[in-house]
Amino acid sequence: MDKFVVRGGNPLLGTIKISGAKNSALPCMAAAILTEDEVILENIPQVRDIETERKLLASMGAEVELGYGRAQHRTRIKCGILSDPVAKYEIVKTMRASSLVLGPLIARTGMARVAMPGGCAIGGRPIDLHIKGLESMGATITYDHGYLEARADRLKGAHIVFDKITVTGTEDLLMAAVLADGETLFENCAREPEVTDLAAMLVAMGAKIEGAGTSTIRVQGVTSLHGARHRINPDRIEAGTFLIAGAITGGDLNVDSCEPSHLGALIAKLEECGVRLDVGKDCVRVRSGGGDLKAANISTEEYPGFPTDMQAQYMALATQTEGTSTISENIFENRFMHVGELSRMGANITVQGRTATVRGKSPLQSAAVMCSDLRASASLVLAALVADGETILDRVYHLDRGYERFEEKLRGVGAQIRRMGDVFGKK
Ligand SMILES: CC(=O)N[C@H]1[C@@H](OP(=O)(O)OP(=O)(O)OC[C@H]2O[C@@H](n3ccc(=O)[nH]c3=O)[C@H](O)[C@@H]2O)O[C@H](CO)[C@@H](O)[C@@H]1O
Ligand SMILES: C=C(OP(=O)(O)O)C(=O)O
Repeated sequence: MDKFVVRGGNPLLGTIKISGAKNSALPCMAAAILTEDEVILENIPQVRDIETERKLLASMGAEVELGYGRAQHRTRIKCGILSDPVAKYEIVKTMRASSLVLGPLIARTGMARVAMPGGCAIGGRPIDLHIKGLESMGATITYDHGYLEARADRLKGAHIVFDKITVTGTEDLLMAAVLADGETLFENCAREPEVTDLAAMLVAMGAKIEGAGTSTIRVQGVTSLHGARHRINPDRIEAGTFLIAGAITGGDLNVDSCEPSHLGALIAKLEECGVRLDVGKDCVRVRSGGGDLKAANISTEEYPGFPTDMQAQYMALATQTEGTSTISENIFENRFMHVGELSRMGANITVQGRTATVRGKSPLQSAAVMCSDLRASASLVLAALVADGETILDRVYHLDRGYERFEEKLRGVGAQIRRMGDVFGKK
């Protein structure tokens, strides 16, 4: 099991290039199921979840070539014959986003057998809204030994009002609706840029979709889709993580090849803290404001609100601002796993219910810490960048799920961070 060794104290200086968004790439790869033609995706990040998605599609009979045509970030997918439309537990258990194959599989093959995802470190992750939506579109759902089986000769258009805003739920049902018979009207949809990215790809494949990026989406079903070439959006969470890395270390960092318009809530909050930001067309430069940063409260919300996927990283910054910040987590029930580890490094944080109170500014000390999930891992690296001494982070496989060459990118701008195999020799 790999670890990171991080020595704190260096301001980050230079330019970091942002990769494609994992959370756009995953639904877009699943969308390839909807056609027997070839789909080419550009800007696919080289992260563990993408390899898992490759395995998932390949296990169903698809051809998936990552790094197609010697372009590292290009992927070719051809779902000619899907001989085995089953998402097996061994694969689903390692990646929650596996449930994204449910909608496209039923739409394309009339049946899907998908292992039920379990709970995970950040709290329960039910898929009841995916199921309810598919049932309204005429699918019959049964359960069999931990698997969900869905069948429908052809899905029918429906009027679906999401009880709660769900990102992958919106994406999954959108993929089901594009091949359904007639019109589907979705209300209370997720407005995340990843939904818009998926919709753009589906439209390039011949789907008829209006309203993606708003809370109401209207789809006119078509009988078939064709192949397409699509470029994945830059990863707004990776960009946000590096903006905080620049701010927390008091550096001068240019976060390049990103989409600043997707970072509105974070940019506003960093400016409230006193971080200096120069926002360009596809880059954001972050500089220390000269003087202490000040505390600002956040409350996670659906897009365009402050993203839950940036909450842990923001908490690392809050330990280094003057004053008290409150951080409320409203999306997931248990997304404060990083608090214990940040506290072990000297942070002053108390949690009551869904709100953490962070009292800054605390000098952080190096320690041996454990990563519990993807963004918690990033938060601990950020804290380690300003800690006194050498921090050892265990279980960085969580981070590898969603950040491409994280330590290399940080090293390129002056961080002292290296990856180490298991100290007992097991990789
Ligand atoms: C692969 C991917 O894109 N993952 C992102 C996606 O996860 P994901 O799509 O799983 O998150 P959702 O938007 O679905 O979850 C939002 C809330 O709705 C609840 N819910 C969801 C579905 C459902 O059927 N029933 C239900 O109750 C969840 O428990 C949670 O409390 O959006 C999250 C919220 O922005 C991000 O943190 C994840 O990084
Ligand atoms: C929680 C995340 O991903 P997933 O939904 O795949 O667990 C994330 O990207 O922060």
